[in-house]
Amino acid sequence: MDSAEPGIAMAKSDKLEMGATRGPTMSSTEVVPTSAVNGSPSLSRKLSFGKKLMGSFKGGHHLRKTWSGHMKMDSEDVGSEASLSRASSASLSFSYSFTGFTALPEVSDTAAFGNNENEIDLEIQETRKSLMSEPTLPIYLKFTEVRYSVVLKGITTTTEKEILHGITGSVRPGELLALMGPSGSGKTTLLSLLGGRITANIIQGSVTYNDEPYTKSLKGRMGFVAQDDVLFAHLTVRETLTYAALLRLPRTMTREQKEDRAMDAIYELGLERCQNTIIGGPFVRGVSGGERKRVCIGNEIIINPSLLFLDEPTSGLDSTTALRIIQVLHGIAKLGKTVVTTIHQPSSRLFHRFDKLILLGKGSLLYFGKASKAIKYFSSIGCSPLIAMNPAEFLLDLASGNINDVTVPSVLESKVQSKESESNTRNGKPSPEDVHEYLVEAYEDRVADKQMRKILMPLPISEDLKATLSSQKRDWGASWWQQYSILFWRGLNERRHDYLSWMRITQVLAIAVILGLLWWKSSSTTTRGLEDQAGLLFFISVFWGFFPVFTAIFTFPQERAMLTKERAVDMYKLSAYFMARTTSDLPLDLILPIIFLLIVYFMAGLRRSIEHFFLTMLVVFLSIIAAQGLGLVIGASLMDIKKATTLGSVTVMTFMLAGGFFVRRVPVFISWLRYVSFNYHTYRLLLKVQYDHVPSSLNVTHLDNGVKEITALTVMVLTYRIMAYVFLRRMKLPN
Ligand SMILES: Nc1ncnc2c1ncn2[C@@H]1O[C@H](COP(=O)(O)OP(=O)(O)OP(=O)(O)O)[C@@H](O)[C@H]1O
Repeated sequence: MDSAEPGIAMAKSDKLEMGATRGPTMSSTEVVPTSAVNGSPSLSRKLSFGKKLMGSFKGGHHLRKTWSGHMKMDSEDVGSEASLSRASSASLSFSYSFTGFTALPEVSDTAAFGNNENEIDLEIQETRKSLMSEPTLPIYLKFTEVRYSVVLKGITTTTEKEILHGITGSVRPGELLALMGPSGSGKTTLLSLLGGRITANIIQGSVTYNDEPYTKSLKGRMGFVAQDDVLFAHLTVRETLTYAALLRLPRTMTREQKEDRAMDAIYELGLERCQNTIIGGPFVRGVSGGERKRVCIGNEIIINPSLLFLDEPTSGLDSTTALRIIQVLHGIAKLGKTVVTTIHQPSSRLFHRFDKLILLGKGSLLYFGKASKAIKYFSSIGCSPLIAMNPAEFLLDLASGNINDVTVPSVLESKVQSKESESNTRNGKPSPEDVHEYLVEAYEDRVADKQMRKILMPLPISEDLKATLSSQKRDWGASWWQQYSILFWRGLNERRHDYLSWMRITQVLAIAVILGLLWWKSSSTTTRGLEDQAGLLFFISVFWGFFPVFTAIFTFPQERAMLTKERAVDMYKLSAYFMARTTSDLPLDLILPIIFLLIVYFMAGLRRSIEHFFLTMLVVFLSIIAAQGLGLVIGASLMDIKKATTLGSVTVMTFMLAGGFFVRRVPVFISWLRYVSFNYHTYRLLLKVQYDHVPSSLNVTHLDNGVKEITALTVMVLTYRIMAYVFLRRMKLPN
């Protein structure tokens, strides 16, 4: 394989990579010519053998497994970068050969594909159908001297706080890198930076992916599982993953293939038992914390990313569930993906699953290298546990500066003694600051340069691959109409399960019955009766102006986190989301007034004719859509539920008062308000439908055929929606 020619390998890389991103059904025959290119007749033999076993492409997996036993490793030095680790080699060798990486460990093809491995392959292929086994572009992540600061604005002063003080490290495809450190040490910040989630503020140093800087085209190859990841509470596990698959997988895949992919994720993550359970939230019981975490991971691995970032995937879980999650991540890494995870306090069983480790303390690097060499490194600088300890606990103690159960290095001891003699104090123990300083210096002195040299070595990556990477277009995701329809159905589905929807129906039913009883068989023949009826019509205009504003106000603010998360990975176009979100509310918004009017209209004895009933209904519909628009504008402009509710109440009250029922003689300087009030127009239209000639006792001015009112409401419907969309567009999203 070391004789692989970059140019030829690249040609194949295109083919495989495209296949990998386009779907799971690539046939193994497509791969065979590449093996010939790489000079391995045994490879093609194996692939066709694999084909007999499986209809769909699992050749990558098959090959990877055959390589694993034969890779020659340079695993001795701390955080060795000179070769692929044994673990990573399992998939890398194959993926690299197809994607233009030309430097491979010295392995002869015949050794690599020796017959003795056949039985193992058979077993693997028959027992496991891995979601992520399709080859993807391997991504080598390097970061050097990464510094990150935030600007803190006080009342009078502005200060700059450095959160990361020059972090250097790297992780290869096939490796699982853990970011460890005490709370506040900068793990999440570093992870977000590596995942391209932080672009603001002050960043120094370099972060590269296959020696190239971050570009938006990498988004489709990255999965990012945030610590407090958001999911729809009322969708089931299966629905959640299916919608993610439908939205995120390439449009070249069929719906069935995408649904299969969601099922693969369910099996891969052991979620079969809870696949039909809703996710749940603060008010509804759903899946357990561990299952929820796995769904979040499923949402990301469904796209088979090359690079997977996870923030605290095990927090709050029992050690067995945590181990299960880390095993899944370990398995994913072994399939040739690059996995980076932050972790708070892993058990020793978990710790041993990590390939590489970054230990942070107060934003500084205390260790970067192989996880298995960490304890050895710290004992080499004089810090060893005094009692039997979980390695992770020991490392966290050190990173926090707590050395109660740790040997004190002689250098540090003498430093403390000289400090104490200078200041004439006597404590005898190094302070956490002393320990931190010592560890940072020790790493700088002994390891930093060595690691930096390795990281700075250019990647054995062909120019062709680089060119392809920079020109690669994203063919991910669904078309606009598909996005719209998926989001529309997802919205409907979410609200179908939402008990608030049922509450709204109950609420409307109750109010309708109360109104019907209060205005029971009202008559318009007397002035008193007429005024009563007008009061009812005004109430209807207010109720159907008020109600939709307050349901629509929450639409965007409560989905803000989800919108941010999904838009961060370009899951859909904002316009598709906007249209789907606003229209998926309509069915319920339109069913409610029908129920309402069916009860009130006839109980209150309003004008008895189908025509007038339907005209009343149409007026109410128009009012609802206009009011909904206002709610969307307020929600989208503030994106904060509390602020939006406050502004909403003030606006709606003002519109209601300007509507002309309560105050008949509105002062001129404020009378213009009535023209932007949908209550005003709705009330006038309702009167017009009920009375051919609106009685003068109602004091309603210039009401002719109602065209002006209808036009005003239609203009509001459109204007409010455009405004809401513009506000939503302005919302700041991660890069
Ligand atoms: N935007 C910001 N403004 C001010 N301080 C910040 C900002 N982002 C991070 N910090 C600070 O930087 C430090 C590191 O934060 P970070 O969230 O990365 O820590 P962590 O190691 O992930 O902690 P934990 O384990 O508790 O999640 C903390 O002290 C935090 O308060």
